[in-house]
Amino acid sequence: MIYSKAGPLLVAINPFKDIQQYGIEYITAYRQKLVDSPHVYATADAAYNTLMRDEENQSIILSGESGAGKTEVAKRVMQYLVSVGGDRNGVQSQVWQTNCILESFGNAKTSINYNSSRFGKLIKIDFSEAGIISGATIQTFLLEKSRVFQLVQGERSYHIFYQLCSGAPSEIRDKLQLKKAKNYYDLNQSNCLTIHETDDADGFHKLMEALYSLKISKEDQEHIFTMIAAILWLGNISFQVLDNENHIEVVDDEAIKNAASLLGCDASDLMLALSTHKIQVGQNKVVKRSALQQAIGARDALAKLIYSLKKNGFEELCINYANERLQQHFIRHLFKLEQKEYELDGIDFIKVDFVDNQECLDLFEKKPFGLMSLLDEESKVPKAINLTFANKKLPLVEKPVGLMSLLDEESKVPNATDLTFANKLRQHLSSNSCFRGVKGGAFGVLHSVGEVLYDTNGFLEKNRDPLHAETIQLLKLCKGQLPRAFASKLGSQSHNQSVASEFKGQLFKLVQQLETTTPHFIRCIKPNSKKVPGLYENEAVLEQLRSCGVLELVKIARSGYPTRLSHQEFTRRYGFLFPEDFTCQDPFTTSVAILQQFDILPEMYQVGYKRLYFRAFQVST
Ligand SMILES: Nc1ncnc2c1ncn2[C@@H]1O[C@H](COP(=O)(O)OP(=O)(O)OP(=O)(O)O)[C@@H](O)[C@H]1O
Repeated sequence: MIYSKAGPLLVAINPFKDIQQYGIEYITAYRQKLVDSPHVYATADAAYNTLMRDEENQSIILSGESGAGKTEVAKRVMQYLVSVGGDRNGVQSQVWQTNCILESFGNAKTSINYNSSRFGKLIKIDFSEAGIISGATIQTFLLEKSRVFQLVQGERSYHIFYQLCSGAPSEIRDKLQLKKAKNYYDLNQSNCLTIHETDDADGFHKLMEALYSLKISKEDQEHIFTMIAAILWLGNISFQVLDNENHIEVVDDEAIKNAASLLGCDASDLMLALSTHKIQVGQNKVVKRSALQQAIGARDALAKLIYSLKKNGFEELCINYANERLQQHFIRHLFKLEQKEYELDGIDFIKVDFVDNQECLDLFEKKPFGLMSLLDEESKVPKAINLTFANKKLPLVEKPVGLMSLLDEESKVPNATDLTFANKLRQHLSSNSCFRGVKGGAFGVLHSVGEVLYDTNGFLEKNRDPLHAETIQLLKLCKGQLPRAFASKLGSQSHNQSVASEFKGQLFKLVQQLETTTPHFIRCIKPNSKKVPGLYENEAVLEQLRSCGVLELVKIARSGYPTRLSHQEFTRRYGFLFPEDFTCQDPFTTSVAILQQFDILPEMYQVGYKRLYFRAFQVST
């Protein structure tokens, strides 16, 4: 029995095996209310019924650690809705196929989950008035881009790279100059090329089927695979250091040739874009040879750009911040609004203390000195210019190589470093109890799920996510259709916004959308870290239950009144049980009068100004 309820929340334990509790028989049983034990189908049914009855948007929010079973549960929700709602337009199959594509491009093997989604997903399903599925939209956000070129030992990059290398037919292999996965640095660096019991070639065939069934043309498919191959070759490009200032030139080998030909540009142009950068000196732009780290940065930025199409960065912090935001949504609905409603409606209740993550959220969002604002501020600060020379103040405006032009140049090199950023955090955030101080270049945050240490190394740069003008220029000139599309998309985007504020904007939009819905929450729990059935690690499970407030929810559910109906609603539903000559205009008096006809113990309900409140299982809703 993997499902249980904590008040309105469904708790789902990952069984790590097929539990044979799904399929049409179970769906029918839950639809016809022949069973009432907790199940993902029961949650989906409640959402569907409320949608149809109240004509209000519904949301089902799945949360839990990586590998806890969110993706699997989401599939079951979809299965139920399709089966109950009917699906005349083949939406389900399209969503399945889209999921297959998203998994190829957005899932990877991590040390925790062999098929971990490295992005957030919002699936919107539209229903007609008759309750039939009429369409669906899948929105994705915050892909972990750095996985394309940087891997932890034992983990893999996105499935698509391995699938393409092992499954592509010879005609595509030749066209893309493809080799086996082991030949690419992006893939072989972590000593993990295969996944136990997973056939990448088969994955590629399934991907092709999905692409065809969604009517992605053969040409478009080829364009996409060409970019994937280009990224692999980009990762193999190496640099030779020329002098003791670490200046480099690109090694002229098959990697640069193949990457350039796949992108559709001259190898010499790609070499130039990767090995030099332009700086502004006065009115002029001067080309400078890049140092090794700059060149590696430019190469990896290009790979990231091609793979993700969108900007993002310093993924851990952003993902954890997003989880805190969603946790606040959960707390607001299940604790704060719940108890507030009792208060406003004049109901006696025992207040349940709960762990609020508002303090942690403030650490991120508070203005002007929250983590996100400080990060933004530091990412913008230009280099402070030393205006004194030999103890004399220099005039601020003079020519030709005057201070202003130097200032101009220097301003492009921000002075704020990851270390000054860490110090700013210490200075402004120490009074927040969720801030756990700065140690060296790292700082600690007490999240809902425990303390996390963040290394500030590279933070500011990732937040700025600079796009080298040369890279965009290079893409513009490429013959390939996709590189040019990327360039024009990037050219039309505003580059003023930092990654942090863009992400915060996305997150607020998501929560705003969720606020217009009636929420249903499912918490997925991982019973053990070994991914095996039948093993229950008590401490780890308890920790997951604690961190999301499940225990407090049980208390609220026990002491609270989960069923509530407005006086009008109650009168409308149960008024027919009353003698016909009963005429009373006032819904409050009417509903109380009706209620008194029933045999309900007084401690089982309370009468509020606006609503009637019942303990669990007293009336049917
Ligand atoms: N209800 C279930 N029945 C059987 N196996 C399951 C179930 N839920 C999860 N699993 C197993 O656990 C694995 C991990 O689950 P899943 O990918 O859904 O986790 P997740 O929470 O979406 O992880 P991530 O956040 O890393 O994407 C699945 O591949 C599957 O093997």
